[in-house]
Amino acid sequence: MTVLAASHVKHVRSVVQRGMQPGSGLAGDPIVNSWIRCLNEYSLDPDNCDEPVIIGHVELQERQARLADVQEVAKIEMANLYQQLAGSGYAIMLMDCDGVLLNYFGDPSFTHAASKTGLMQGAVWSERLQGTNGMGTCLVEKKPIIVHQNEHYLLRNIGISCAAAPICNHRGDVLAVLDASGESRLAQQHTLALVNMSVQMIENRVFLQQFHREYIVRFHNRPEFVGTLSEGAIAFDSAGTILAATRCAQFQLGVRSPAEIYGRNITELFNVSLPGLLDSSLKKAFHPTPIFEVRSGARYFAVIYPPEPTPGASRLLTVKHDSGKPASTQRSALDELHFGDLTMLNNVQATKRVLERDVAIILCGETGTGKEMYAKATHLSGSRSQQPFVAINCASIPESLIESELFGYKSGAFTGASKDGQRGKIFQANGGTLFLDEIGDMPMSLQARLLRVLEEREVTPLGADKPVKLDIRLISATHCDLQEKIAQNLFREDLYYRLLGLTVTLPALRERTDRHGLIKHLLLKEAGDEVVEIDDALLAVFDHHRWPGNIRQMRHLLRTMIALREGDLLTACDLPNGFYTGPLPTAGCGDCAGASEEARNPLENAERDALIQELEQHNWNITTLAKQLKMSRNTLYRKMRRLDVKDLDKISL
Ligand SMILES: Nc1ncnc2c1ncn2[C@@H]1O[C@H](COP(=O)(O)OP(=O)(O)OP(=O)(O)O)[C@@H](O)[C@H]1O
Repeated sequence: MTVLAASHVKHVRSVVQRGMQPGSGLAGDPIVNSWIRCLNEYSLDPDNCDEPVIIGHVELQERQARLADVQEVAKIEMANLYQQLAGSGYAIMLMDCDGVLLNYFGDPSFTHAASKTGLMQGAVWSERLQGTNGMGTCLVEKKPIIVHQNEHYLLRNIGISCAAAPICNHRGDVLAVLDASGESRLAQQHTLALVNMSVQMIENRVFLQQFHREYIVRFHNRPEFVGTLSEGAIAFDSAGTILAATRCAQFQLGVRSPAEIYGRNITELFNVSLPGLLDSSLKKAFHPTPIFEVRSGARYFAVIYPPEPTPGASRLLTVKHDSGKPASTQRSALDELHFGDLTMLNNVQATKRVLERDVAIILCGETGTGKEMYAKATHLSGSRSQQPFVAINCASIPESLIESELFGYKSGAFTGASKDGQRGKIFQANGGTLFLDEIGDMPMSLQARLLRVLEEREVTPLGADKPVKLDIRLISATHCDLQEKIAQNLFREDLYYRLLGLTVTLPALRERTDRHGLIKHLLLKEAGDEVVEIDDALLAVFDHHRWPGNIRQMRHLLRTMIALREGDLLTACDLPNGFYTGPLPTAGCGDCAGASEEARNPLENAERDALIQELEQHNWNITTLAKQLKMSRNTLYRKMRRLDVKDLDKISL
């Protein structure tokens, strides 16, 4: 036994002995309790060197399938967490409630060490087999924990530091554990804080997905926090009975155990009934409305979302509109825009509620997230679908022409004007929908005119003397922050409030949890009559891409891949050159390996030679070279991967 081994074993034994003595002050310490279990219950030797047990591929797949709901959401959060910790040598892992490691996202600098320790997919990291460790001990303790270096029970694990937190369902049962492990020499409290946030995100999303066929009330004591990570969510059946509540909901309501509220009626908890809250949510176009807790009188702000329609069911909601007609729940053009993403689902549900009302809609989102498509789908889903849909891009028309484009002119209104005159776009949209894209770029002078048109509901074409009555649904879109523009005096506040009815924020492609469904849908559309499929490994590669151009970029990429493909199953090999030059690291993805020498072009070969030369000059020290090249370590790793530079033995941090 080495000196280190002997001293670790001695230390463990003496702490266990002291910990078991009453009044030692060690009782209650989760690490000491775990060491006591390891020695006395599991009869583990601290210097046991057995490799972790690795389960077979079939069993792994079965376990992954059993936890599919959690996994689907967790994978996205793991990628987010990985990005936040990228470059600090961490691996992010998900284990099931038996301690089996289901998913692994590894920082390249840690993966090498991790595989030596046995941190890999399929490995069993239960406390019984692996002694005190982040994932295994978290499962036993059922609460977040840091197990830092020599707090590990087994000598073979003392090189790693783990931060782990349990993922629970609404009853408090542990479903899985999320863990971030690395070789950090410091116990990272902030890593545990990030892991906890990811867990909260996963729990909330799993909850919303699980209860999407019920009424969901989302609330917080500050209105701007509804829809954020810290909101509470409660699921109700149609009679208003509480079925389930998230951890945050229980925390905000000061509930110690879910049993305290499950089975009770909404009226016993809040001063509202289900139809009452539904009505005020509808009236306020799904902006939070105040409600009060019956017991304490505490004020919260809440929004209620009705059940998602069951596929195939022609009519599910019985909510009445003011008009007295039941809300249509038939599949509409809006429903075609999402494939299960909750943000999109909420967007669509909210939009459907205002379809037949005079509520303006503002669409926000990055370029290519589908704002125009959403506007068209909104138009097609309502009773104006047979009327014109007129789109105008306020950023692409020269300022001098916007006025005539929008408002039109009479014959001979100005020099060069057509002698027949022109009906402006606003007038062309009469009876239908006017879509004002990039509204933030509309010149100030025209904003005043537009405001007047919207207020007065009539338009006077340039040079005409009589105004024309208007009936339009207005949808505007912007990728910029209109509030900021108002602060800079570039956008009129009064116009903003006139445009502001329902704000729909379209998620970026990288944030969408229904990416796979959307990609397959785009593939179907792009492939036309041909049958082209996509393999799972390629979908996984796409999951780790940043998609700065969003759906537009994805659509174009698929179009190119379909054209260049060798067979009818698209794989990572069909990706065009340069795909990996995007800014997101491709965590733990075996398919992302750099191109072979034959596949590289001369420019890439030259870049590779130059990079190797630089690495040699910096003794393969990634940190110093990244600093020298003024890029992040991740960018450097990505570049190395892309150019197939991988001399792992030489690399130092
Ligand atoms: N749900 C969807 N299904 C299929 N294709 C979509 C979907 N959403 C968007 N697209 C496609 O993505 C591309 C970009 O969409 P769109 O022009 O609506 O985005 P945008 O947000 O208005 O972009 P920009 O801000 O650059 O004007 C279009 O080719 C559109 O057909």
